[in-house]
Amino acid sequence: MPVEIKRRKIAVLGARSVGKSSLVKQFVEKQFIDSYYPTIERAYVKSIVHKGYEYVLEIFDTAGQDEFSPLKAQYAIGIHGYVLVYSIASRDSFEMVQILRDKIIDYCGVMDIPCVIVGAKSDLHSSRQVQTLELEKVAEANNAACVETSAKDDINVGRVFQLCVQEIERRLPSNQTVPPANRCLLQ
Ligand SMILES: Nc1nc2c(ncn2[C@@H]2O[C@H](COP(=O)(O)OP(=O)(O)OP(=O)(O)O)[C@@H](O)[C@H]2O)c(=O)[nH]1
Repeated sequence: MPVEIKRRKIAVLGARSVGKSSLVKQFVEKQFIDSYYPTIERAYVKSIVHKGYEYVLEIFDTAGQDEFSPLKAQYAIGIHGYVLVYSIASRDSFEMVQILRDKIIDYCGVMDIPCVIVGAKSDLHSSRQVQTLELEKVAEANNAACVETSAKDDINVGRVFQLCVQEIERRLPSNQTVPPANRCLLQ
């Protein structure tokens, strides 16, 4: 019998310059670039093994959002899981995480989404504005996984995507192998 390939679509969202592209590039291409080039939008593909199964991840790196940015349809429809990124050195970017999650929930007309909240740039110890405990509390309140990462030092980068797959899979009934991608009620 052919082995089923599990394909999962993941959107990476967050405020500007929090380190979304650096996180994805470190994960997919194993490189870190110090300079800042604002992202337009880019998709990456990478396979991982999670609990003995191979997953092909399609990862959408998105342009930085602010509270007034409308959520684009392609970041809500057809997405299985979300990586919501802030920088540990920016409280404003941490507050954007809740705003973004609420926007996704509203847009998709659901109560819950598979989601990992990521405190990026964990190497910036002396500029820290958001404590790890605050991250854990917000994650718990939103039924999400959480982790702090440094794309620069390659810390916990792979873990983000393992956690995202875990969040997607743990919402699946045991007899279902393909998760429903978020569908917008307004279509
Ligand atoms: N110290 C440190 N700097 C980082 C880290 N990750 C990213 N940066 C830097 O932060 C800046 C912004 O990083 P990006 O990855 O482009 O951020 P982004 O969230 O994709 O930005 P937008 O495209 O505007 O949304 C760049 O100068 C990166 O080098 C990190 O883990 N540690």
